[in-house]
Amino acid sequence: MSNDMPMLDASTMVLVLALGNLTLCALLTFFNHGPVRAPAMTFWSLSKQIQGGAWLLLALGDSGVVPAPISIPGGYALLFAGVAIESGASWEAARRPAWRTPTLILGGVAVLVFFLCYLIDEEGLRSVAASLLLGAFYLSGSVALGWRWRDASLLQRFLSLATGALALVVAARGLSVLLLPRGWGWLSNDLLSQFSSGALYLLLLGNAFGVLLLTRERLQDTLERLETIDPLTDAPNRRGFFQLLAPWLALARRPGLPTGLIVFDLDGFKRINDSYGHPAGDVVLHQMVALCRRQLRDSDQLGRVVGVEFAVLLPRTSLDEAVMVAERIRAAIDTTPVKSERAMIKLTASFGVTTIRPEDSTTSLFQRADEAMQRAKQAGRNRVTPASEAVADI
Ligand SMILES: Nc1nc2c(ncn2[C@@H]2O[C@H](COP(=O)(O)OP(=O)(O)OP(=O)(O)O)[C@@H](O)[C@H]2O)c(=O)[nH]1
Repeated sequence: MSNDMPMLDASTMVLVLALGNLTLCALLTFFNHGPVRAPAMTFWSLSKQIQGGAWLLLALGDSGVVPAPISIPGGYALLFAGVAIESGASWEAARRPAWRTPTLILGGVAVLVFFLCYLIDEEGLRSVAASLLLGAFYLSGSVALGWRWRDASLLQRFLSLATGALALVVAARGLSVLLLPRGWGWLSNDLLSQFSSGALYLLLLGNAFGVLLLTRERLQDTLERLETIDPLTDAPNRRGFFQLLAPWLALARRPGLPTGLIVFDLDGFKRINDSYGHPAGDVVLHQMVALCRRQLRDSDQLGRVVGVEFAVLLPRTSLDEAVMVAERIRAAIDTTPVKSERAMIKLTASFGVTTIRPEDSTTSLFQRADEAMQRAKQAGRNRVTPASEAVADI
């Protein structure tokens, strides 16, 4: 390996890669055992452990501690396995876990191809195969990082492009040895070989910081989402719903079409939890929200206000129309039992309906709708009551 890179000390480079990967894998192992765990992280940590071991074996081979016939095939086999697992972890992080298995199979194929090249030509062909295979796996990781380009953050896009460019530098070395054995002008193969080592080092650094920062970025997104979205039903929570409501409260002070508000509470939900268990109750809530959404227009907003109480915001809707919508939701809940693991569960809900008035605050608006809803409960449940009006017969 040392005669591959005469201008830069190759042994030092291999040692740096070994130490870098081992330090990183130690950090990842401790990070992974902390309270915050990200999917794909375990896989990624394993890949770094294997790569650390691979570079260590190559470094020991370089310094003569381990004989070359063991260190080179062993080191590279581990390296391909590690990089293939890393690429698989990137596909998992890109929410394409199905692509992980083919990546791992390709890792096995890469090891076989490398062994074949090593048996044919211990130096030249082996270097070509190593560069091309490593470049291909890093390129696959780069594609995974940029997979949802439109939704990707700036950091993710940068990482994808940087990984892709560095992967091409690693692969270019193999291509150049194969196609231009004497180099291309001033770009000798020795120089390209050093660029390739530098690229591998930058890939190590870029991946290390990149993955940790990406994990942090994703956790931050999740936390921000949890502030306004209820994870069980995927509907806006109280805070999220009040945020959606704010502009309509402001608009109600100007003349124009009214905005309707429905508040409803599931009847006797405690009994459902007690009879079928809390997890079944969760399933019911999830499916009930999906059922209600099917009764609404795209411009309507359904939110989970608290516990099993929900609200629907109906832009440009009069009280009579809002009562009709509430009645539609009530009938849908009443006539559609929800399927849980153990049983078909029948549900009903009680509704209070109102429209936003110019003087309303969130508190006064919800107080009025809640009072109407309580009247529906007191009148026997499973019914719709408009605010300040008698109980609507059903
Ligand atoms: N499974 C499940 N249950 C919940 C969740 N949130 C609230 N609940 C339960 O829903 C029940 C709501 O009870 P209440 O609204 O007080 O009363 P109820 O039994 O629904 O009866 P009425 O409202 O008087 O018709 C409580 O037992 C809560 O524990 C949840 O996210 N999942």
